Amino acid sequence: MLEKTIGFIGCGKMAQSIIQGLVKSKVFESKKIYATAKSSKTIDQVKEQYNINVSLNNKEVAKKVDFLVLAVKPYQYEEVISEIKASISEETVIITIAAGVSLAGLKKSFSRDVKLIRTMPNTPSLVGAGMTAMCHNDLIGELELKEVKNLFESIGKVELIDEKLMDAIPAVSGSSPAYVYMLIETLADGAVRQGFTRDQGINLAAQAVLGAAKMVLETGIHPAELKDHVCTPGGATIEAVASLENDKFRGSILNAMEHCTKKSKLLSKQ
Ligand SMILES: NC(=O)C1=CN([C@@H]2O[C@H](COP(=O)(O)OP(=O)(O)OC[C@H]3O[C@@H](n4cnc5c(N)ncnc54)[C@H](OP(=O)(O)O)[C@@H]3O)[C@@H](O)[C@H]2O)C=CC1
Ligand SMILES: O=C(O)[C@@H]1CCC=N1
Repeated sequence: MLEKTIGFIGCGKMAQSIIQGLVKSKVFESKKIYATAKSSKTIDQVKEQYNINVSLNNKEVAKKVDFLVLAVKPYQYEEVISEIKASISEETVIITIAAGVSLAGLKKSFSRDVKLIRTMPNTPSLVGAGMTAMCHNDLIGELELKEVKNLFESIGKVELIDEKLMDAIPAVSGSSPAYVYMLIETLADGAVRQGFTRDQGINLAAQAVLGAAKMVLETGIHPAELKDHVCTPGGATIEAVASLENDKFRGSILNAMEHCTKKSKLLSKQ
C-alpha cells in the first residue's frame, strides 16, 4: 500500500472508475484519496460510495496531495490549471487523463516546468480490467514513474508509449469500449429476435466477447487464426464472416477510428 496521497480534480465517470479500482485493489487507503467536483451532488455521491475525502475546493486538494489527477473535460483544463497552479509544489506529480492535451500544452498552461505524466485510461478500470497508455516529461524520476505505473497496473494493464502516438490511443483503447458495448448490445438484439430474453442475450454475448478477448491475450495466437478456428468449412460461421465483409465491418471500424483520432486531436481546443 502506498504511503503517499492522491487527489482527483473532477470525479465524474473516468475518475470514479479509477477511484473504485484503487479502493478495491487497496493500493491507497480511502483516507489517502481526495476528490473534488463542481457540484455538491457529485461529491456527496462519491463520499457515500467510496468513503474517500471530498471537497469543493480544488486549490486545497492540489496543495495537499503527492499525485494530482486532472479528471475534468479537456476544454476545462485551462481554467482548472490556472486556478491550481500556484498551489502545487515542485514535487507534485500531475497526472492527466484528457484526450488531446499534450505535455507541451500543459507546460504552457502551468507557465513553468512541472512533473507531468500524460495518460489515456479507459472505464473498464472500474472492474480492474483497464488499459492505460502513458508517457511523461523529463522531470519524472524512475521511482515516480514506477509508482504511477503500479497505480494504474492495480486497475488493469499499462503501456508506456511515445507521446506522438498518444492522440491515437482513444480510438484503440480509450473509446473502443463504447464500440464493444454497441457490439454486445447488437448481439443481444439478435438474440432477442430469435426469442431469447434480453438478459440471456446480453449474458451470452458479453461472455462470448470476454472469452474471445481472453483467447487473444492468453494464447498469443493471432486473431485471424483464432477466427479461422471458429469457421468450419462449409459451416455457419463463414456465412456470417462473408456477410460482415460484404457490409464493410472492418472498413466501418477503421473509419470510426479515424474520426475518433481526428476529434481527439481537437478536443482540448473546444
Ligand atoms: N469517460 C471515458 O471513458 C474516458 C474519459 N477520459 C477523460 O477523462 C476526463 C473526464 O471525462 P469523464 O469522466 O467522462 O467526464 P465527466 O463529465 O463524467 O466528469 C467531469 C468531472 O469534472 C468535474 N468538474 C467540472 N468542472 C470542474 C471544476 N472547475 N472543478 C472541479 N471539478 C470540475 C465535474 O463535476 P460535476 O460532477 O459536479 O459536474 C465532473 O465530476 C476527460 O478529460 C476525458 O477525456 C479518458 C479516458 C476515458
Ligand atoms: O469521448 C471522449 O472524448 C473520451 C476520450 C476517451 C473516452 N472518452
